[in-house]
Amino acid sequence: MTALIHTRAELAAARAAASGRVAVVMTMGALHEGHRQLMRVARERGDFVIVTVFVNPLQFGPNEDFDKYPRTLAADVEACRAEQVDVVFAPDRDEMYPGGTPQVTLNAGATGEILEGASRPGHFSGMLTVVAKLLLLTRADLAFFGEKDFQQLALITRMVKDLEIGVEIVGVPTVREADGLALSSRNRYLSADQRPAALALSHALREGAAQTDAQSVLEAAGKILADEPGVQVDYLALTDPLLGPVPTDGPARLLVAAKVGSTRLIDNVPVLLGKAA
Ligand SMILES: Nc1ncnc2c1ncn2[C@@H]1O[C@H](COP(=O)(O)OP(=O)(O)OP(=O)(O)O)[C@@H](O)[C@H]1O
Ligand SMILES: CC(C)(CO)[C@@H](O)C(=O)[O-]
Ligand code: BAL
Repeated sequence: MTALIHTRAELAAARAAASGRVAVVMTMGALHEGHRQLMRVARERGDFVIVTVFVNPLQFGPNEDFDKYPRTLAADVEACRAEQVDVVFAPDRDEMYPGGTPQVTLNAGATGEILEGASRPGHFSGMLTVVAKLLLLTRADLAFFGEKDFQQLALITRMVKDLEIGVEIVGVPTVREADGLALSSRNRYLSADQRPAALALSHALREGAAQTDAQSVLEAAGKILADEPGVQVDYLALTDPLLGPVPTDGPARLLVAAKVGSTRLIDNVPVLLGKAA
């Protein structure tokens, strides 16, 4: 039985009645197979699974898609039911932020200023603030996040370490369409004729990851993106697995963000460099 609840009082009651390890999957709704994979892993690892659905205004910039972000709660609850989720917590803005925009928020630090943070000022502060609130409200033992949002996962992992929040953060590999496109709620903004251009992101990452030195990785990926006129690249970056400077040898991460029409998409893959490859 999946219960749909909207208030923190209902959440507190559900949490008090839960036994065993509590697992949470945080989402902004418009659920797809990527979210469902997080729920499956949560179901395997946890005894009581909570999915949160909340489009967090704090993490959207003034010219971003907060108003048009897809809201599909009835279908989301059905997806959660199919994955045997125990509770769907879907608060409204006042329930999440009683008293309006919070005065005290979290600072994501230097890693929050680069890549996504450079293009979306304030995004990671808003994201960490709501994730911290949801961790406190759910008192989860385990929390599951997708590698698709790699910088987000890195920052949440760091927040939990730095603030000594007692929760295990579990990263889940990116779920893709058969043709390679990373699943994303924002894919539904793409028109049929924009979709082939969107495929250039995963194609570029695949070609880049097949190389073993940093320069070749960036050149191979960059060429595919440059050859696709429907894509405006925001960044293409090679980093170490914690988003620090790229190593010459060993594990690295290749990340891309680009606009296809007015839709902004992100993706990333692991890369193995140098002698380790
Ligand atoms: N393709 C995917 N594979 C694995 N996890 C995913 C995938 N897409 C999203 N997630 C994860 O689901 C969680 C909720 O993400 P969110 O609701 O923002 O979905 P989204 O598809 O990333 O949306 P958006 O298109 O707005 O970026 C996050 O932890 C995110 O990393
Ligand atoms: C983690 C999250 C639910 C916080 O609003 C959001 O950033 C997302 O959907 O990835
Ligand atoms: N999917 C990460 C949350 C965001 O884009 O706002």
